[in-house]
Amino acid sequence: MNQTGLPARRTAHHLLMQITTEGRLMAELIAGGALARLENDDRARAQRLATDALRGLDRADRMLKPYLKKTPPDHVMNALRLGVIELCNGEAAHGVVNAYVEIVARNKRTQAMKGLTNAVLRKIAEEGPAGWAKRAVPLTPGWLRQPLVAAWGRDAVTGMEAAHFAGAPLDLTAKGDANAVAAAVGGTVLPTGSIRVPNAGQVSTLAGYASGDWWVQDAAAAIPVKLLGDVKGLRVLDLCAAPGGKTMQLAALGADVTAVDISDKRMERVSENLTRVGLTANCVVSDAFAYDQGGFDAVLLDAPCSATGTIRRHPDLPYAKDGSEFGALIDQQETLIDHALTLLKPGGRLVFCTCSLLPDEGEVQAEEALARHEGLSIDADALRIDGIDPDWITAEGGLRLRPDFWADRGGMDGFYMAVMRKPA
Ligand SMILES: C[S@@+](CC[C@H](N)C(=O)[O-])C[C@H]1O[C@@H](n2cnc3c(N)ncnc32)[C@H](O)[C@@H]1O
Repeated sequence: MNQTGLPARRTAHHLLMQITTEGRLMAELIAGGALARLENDDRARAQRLATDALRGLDRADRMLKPYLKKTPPDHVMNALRLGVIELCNGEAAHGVVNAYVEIVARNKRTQAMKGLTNAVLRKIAEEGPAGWAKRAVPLTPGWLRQPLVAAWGRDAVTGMEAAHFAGAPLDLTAKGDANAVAAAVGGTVLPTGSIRVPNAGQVSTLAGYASGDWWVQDAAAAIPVKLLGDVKGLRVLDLCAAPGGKTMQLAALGADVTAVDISDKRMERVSENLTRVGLTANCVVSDAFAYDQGGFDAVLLDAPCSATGTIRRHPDLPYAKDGSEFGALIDQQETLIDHALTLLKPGGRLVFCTCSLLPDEGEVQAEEALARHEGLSIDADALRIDGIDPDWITAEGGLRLRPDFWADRGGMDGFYMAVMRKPA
């Protein structure tokens, strides 16, 4: 690791700039090589710094406000945010202040603000972790907070924000015996059968990774497949499959699985994941709309969506996005449901799900599908599985999961799912 910490800090600053001003997602920046020039330890440090800054961004801004007469340019503001995060994590003030003053000074357009950066960060250093701790939980940006409050109410959104700020523990799905995996990795088995591992560290060093005894999958994301019950020997189509968490679940349960995804790169991940855990599926790279081999007993449609249910793990999302792309996703979900139904045999079941907190991508899609398709029904009995709280069941017979649920256990991703049955 570089002793000055500057390479990691500059990279964290670059990530923040790209996310907050260019609307880029952290995963896409990292896939594009944003961390590539750093040593291993610095990579982890840069990513952790940027992630912490995004999780705490609203709180950092509130801490900075009294010391700023007006909001400085983004380059300076993001340096200050990172400085706040580090100082309030208890890092030594001297190194932190010097590093962010240097980042501001290196940019011609902001170099005149290095004195301001120095002065403000020294004030923040005086407040330190105690000043941080007395501020309220960071609020979600308004463009997303407003529809969430309209859908779930202010108290629920406050609970979601606490979950987003806390981040997500590591959840695993066992290929076989969940209790054995929990014992091996030092985790606990959740009421729905997933394994939760506190303070997990590096995933590939956990017991059973190399032998493929489990895969990483949030507890909420593991539920849609469980709603299909016993799938042994059934022909099941996983229509938007990559990276393959649900494909692996289905294959582990003995289904004859066809996994379809539009992205060849992402489908490679499905194949790699299947190989690691010693399972098989028929992997097809195709646009779901072009896939027309029907007659399936069940189709799982984990449709592309806003991914607003995954903010605990992707705190960049509310800052990279502004909701303007969501209308197209909602339209696509509707047409994907219609197409998925054509691929089912009579009486077959469609599990529709999205990792979204927005009813337009969940409850409303299910209600509208029922209105569009005569004879289509929702099988609410399918929700009677271990660990499902009856309060999570929605009026139309779907399941609404939220990050503020299981607060005492460490939360869960936001998800919607419903089992629809095609008429026989
Ligand atoms: C929410 S992710 C699926 C996650 C996956 N089911 C799992 O559990 O690991 C949505 C996937 O849909 C794929 N996708 C997007 N548009 C598609 C389309 N028109 N046809 C097929 N796949 C599509 C994306 O490449 C992405 O991998």
